[in-house]
Amino acid sequence: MTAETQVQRKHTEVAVGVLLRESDGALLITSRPAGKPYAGYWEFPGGKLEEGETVEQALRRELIEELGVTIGTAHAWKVTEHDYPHALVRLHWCKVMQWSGEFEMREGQQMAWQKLPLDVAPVLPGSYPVLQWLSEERGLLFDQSYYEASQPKA
Ligand SMILES: Nc1nc2c([nH]c(=O)n2[C@H]2C[C@H](O)[C@@H](COP(=O)(O)OP(=O)(O)OP(=O)(O)O)O2)c(=O)[nH]1
Repeated sequence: MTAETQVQRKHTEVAVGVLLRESDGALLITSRPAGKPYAGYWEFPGGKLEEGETVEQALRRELIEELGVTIGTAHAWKVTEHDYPHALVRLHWCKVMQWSGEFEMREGQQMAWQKLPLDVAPVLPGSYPVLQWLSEERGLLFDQSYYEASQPKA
């Protein structure tokens, strides 16, 4: 990439939800639908902010669109960045403890309620920091090489 394109590179703002199941603390993970960059990778549900939206509004809209559920409060938690070949993303992570409606995979994706470490793979690399923080909160060791080992070889 030239210095000029580097300067022009804008962040893509993304709202991401960590849905926590009250009964056992499991996390909701979904697979990326066909046709998107990193199709088939596992991620936390969410998507890009649209013009004029707050993070919470974007997350609520995305979860209705993708999963058919309406979230309660989105608790702002962390902000991370990740530089992918397709985009420089700024990820606004929120914890969500309440939602209503039945889960419905509206984009043909898959969902899984997971404990840590996750047993689905591969996982989007931009999500590793959050897996680390969630592990630390639970007093669990985080081993990034466990997740990197299941990344497809370049
Ligand atoms: N949803 C989500 N996106 C993530 C995570 N980790 C991570 O690096 N990302 C990145 C991947 C994408 O570059 C970006 C999300 O964009 P997206 O293409 O999924 O968003 P979208 O649903 O609004 O997509 P679109 O079809 O409207 O273009 O954030 C994650 O855990 N969840």
